[in-house]
Amino acid sequence: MRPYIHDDFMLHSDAAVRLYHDYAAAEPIFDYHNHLPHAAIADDHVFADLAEIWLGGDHYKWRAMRANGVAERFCTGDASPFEKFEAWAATVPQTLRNPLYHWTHLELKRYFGIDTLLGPETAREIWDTANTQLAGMSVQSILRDQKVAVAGTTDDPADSLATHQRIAALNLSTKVYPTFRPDKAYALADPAAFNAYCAKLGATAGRGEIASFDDLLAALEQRHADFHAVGGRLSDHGLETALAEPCTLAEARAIFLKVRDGNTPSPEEQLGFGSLLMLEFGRWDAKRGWTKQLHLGAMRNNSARAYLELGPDCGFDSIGDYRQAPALVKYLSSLDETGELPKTIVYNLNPADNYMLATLVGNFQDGVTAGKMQFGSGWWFLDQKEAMEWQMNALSNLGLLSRFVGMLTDSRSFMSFPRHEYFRRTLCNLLGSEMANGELPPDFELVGGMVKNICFANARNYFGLAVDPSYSG
Ligand SMILES: O=C[C@H](O)[C@@H](O)[C@@H](O)[C@H](O)C(=O)O
Repeated sequence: MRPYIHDDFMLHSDAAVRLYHDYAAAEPIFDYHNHLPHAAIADDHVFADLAEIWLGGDHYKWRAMRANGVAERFCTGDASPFEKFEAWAATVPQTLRNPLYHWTHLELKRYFGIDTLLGPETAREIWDTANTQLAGMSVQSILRDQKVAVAGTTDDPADSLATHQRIAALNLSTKVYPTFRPDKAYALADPAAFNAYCAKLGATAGRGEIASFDDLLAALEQRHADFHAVGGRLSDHGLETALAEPCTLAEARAIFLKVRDGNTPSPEEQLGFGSLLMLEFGRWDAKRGWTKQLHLGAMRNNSARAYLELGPDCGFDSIGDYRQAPALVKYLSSLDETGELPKTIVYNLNPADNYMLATLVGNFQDGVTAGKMQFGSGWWFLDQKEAMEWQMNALSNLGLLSRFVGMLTDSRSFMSFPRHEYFRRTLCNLLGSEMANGELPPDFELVGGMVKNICFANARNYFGLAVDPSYSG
């Protein structure tokens, strides 16, 4: 019997099969945005078992388990690794039609050659088979075997870059770069946390105390330059909406001092402070030829109880229904006006905003850099077949799919790289069906060439991140 994950999985036409196998499958992976723990790369960590590599940090799985009635102890709690795995295995058959079902079996197949469907009866057998193989795998061997040319981690400017320097010195074929994500530099709602953050940033930047807004700016810009020096070329911001409230330097200075004294600024002041910083960040990105990523629209930490018990990023976030267009236009236009708009990728969490965003970014293309403004690939809850098709359809109809820099995992797990395969199959299936019905020409060099570019070359050319010659394509 044909295994569930077979060569032509998700490819529903001969054209799709040919596109995938001849143009997509062999392309290396350019994972320009993820949340991988970089210390595990530097240390070439070997995972103790399938629970550690697969369940730790994976809030998608925890969410599904909770929805299946599994107690917290087996998600984020103190149950043993095998108990957690068993709870996950019992959940998997209940995830039919959720992307987790596809990812799970793709991952088992690609990492361990396992064709058996995961469920309560097969849990033990799969656990044993995978664990035996995991003992002989290390993080660096995984990156090599999965043909990961680039991994872009997510880093706070207050964090040290020592691990990244260690990784660079290893000269791996996978190049690992930090991404500048300064969300905490404008999180003023909790003055104590902000002041602690300033102390940490001042120490990391080697500038001593941050006693003024000007000190804060100087320390952040220095970290931006430090990130550049280790090869970083991307920034990232997780925001409900873009920040674009007017705020003068004098106002920002006064707001800083207010927080410094332990007082919480008004919501307007917080917005203004963040807006001013965002303009600065945009200018630095433009000046150094970086790409700015804006992840817009997540409504986070919605269960007060769970937030108190577990903290952020544990699976209690959802799609927000914020109004995105006005502030985003204002922000991009302010930078554009002075010629300081960097290459930008806007990721959207609410699919209702797809058409709005795909047209909005089009206003800022500059006629110089092809694909400068990107409508980013399906993010988080939209990182699944249906929503990836929505995103690619909106982009095709309102912009240039051919210039799309493609997929990223956004993951915290070293087992997530097959999500690129999942995306590629979805892309080839979409295009293949239109070749089959005659809406796209039967020209494999033309359509396949675009597929190849979206899988790798577009990202390689766009970001300006150095790639090992073995992956230069
Ligand atoms: O895919 C989902 C993610 O890993 C999600 O947890 C992140 O996108 C994260 O919240 C972030 O803010 O960058």
